[in-house]
Amino acid sequence: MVVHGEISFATGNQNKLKEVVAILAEGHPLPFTVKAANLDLPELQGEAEDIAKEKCRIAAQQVGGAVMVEDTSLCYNAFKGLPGPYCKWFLTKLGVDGMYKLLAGYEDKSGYAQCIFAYTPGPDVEPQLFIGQTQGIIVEPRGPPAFGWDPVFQPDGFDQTFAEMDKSVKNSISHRYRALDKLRSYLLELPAPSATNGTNGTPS
Ligand SMILES: O=c1[nH]c(=O)c2ncn([C@@H]3O[C@H](COP(=O)(O)OP(=O)(O)OP(=O)(O)O)[C@@H](O)[C@H]3O)c2[nH]1
Ligand SMILES: [Mg+2]
Repeated sequence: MVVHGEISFATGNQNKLKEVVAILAEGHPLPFTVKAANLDLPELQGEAEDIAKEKCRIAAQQVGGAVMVEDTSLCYNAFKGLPGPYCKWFLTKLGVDGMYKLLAGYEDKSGYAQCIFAYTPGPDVEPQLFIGQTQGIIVEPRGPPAFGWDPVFQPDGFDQTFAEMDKSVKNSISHRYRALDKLRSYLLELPAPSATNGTNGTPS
């Protein structure tokens, strides 16, 4: 595999970083070395795609180079996709139990977890988006409360929540895995850097 250089993964969320590192280590490497950039990125409002793009532009300006960011949504079908990108505030204010109780008056408990990776090779280049979704249902919290709303999300085809299942299982079916896999395919198709173009790529 041709290594093109370095991408900073800008996030303030250590659990996201751990999962991305684990997914890349489990046989899904990127043709870049990935460096963590612990940035406190703004919580923007709007559609999830626009949020991810703008977050990426801001991060690229701060880092001054190639950057990837991601924005995660938890979407309830009964609420036409909300809380969506605002799940962080819902979770902070209501707790994981409240994330389930929100749906008390609704028969439809279905929803999906969505992750949008945005990548740009540098500031002033329009970010590219890579979207991954995992369908499931919202259940009463089960499993350790180690990461966000994992205890209330049970992916379709499984009888365990994200929080109960082995990390390696979550990382093989998750919204994050699916989005990262698309970003990976995109990066693998980039033209190989030449030996003299000033990048630290290795010629093939
Ligand atoms: O149970 C979970 N399983 C996951 O797989 C997952 N991924 C993200 N989250 C949570 O959903 C909100 C997204 O907000 P978010 O995308 O803005 O993240 P963030 O602000 O924590 O980090 P970042 O924006 O610096 O990258 C935050 O509360 C995250 O903790 C998850 N919870
Ligand atoms: Mg955020």
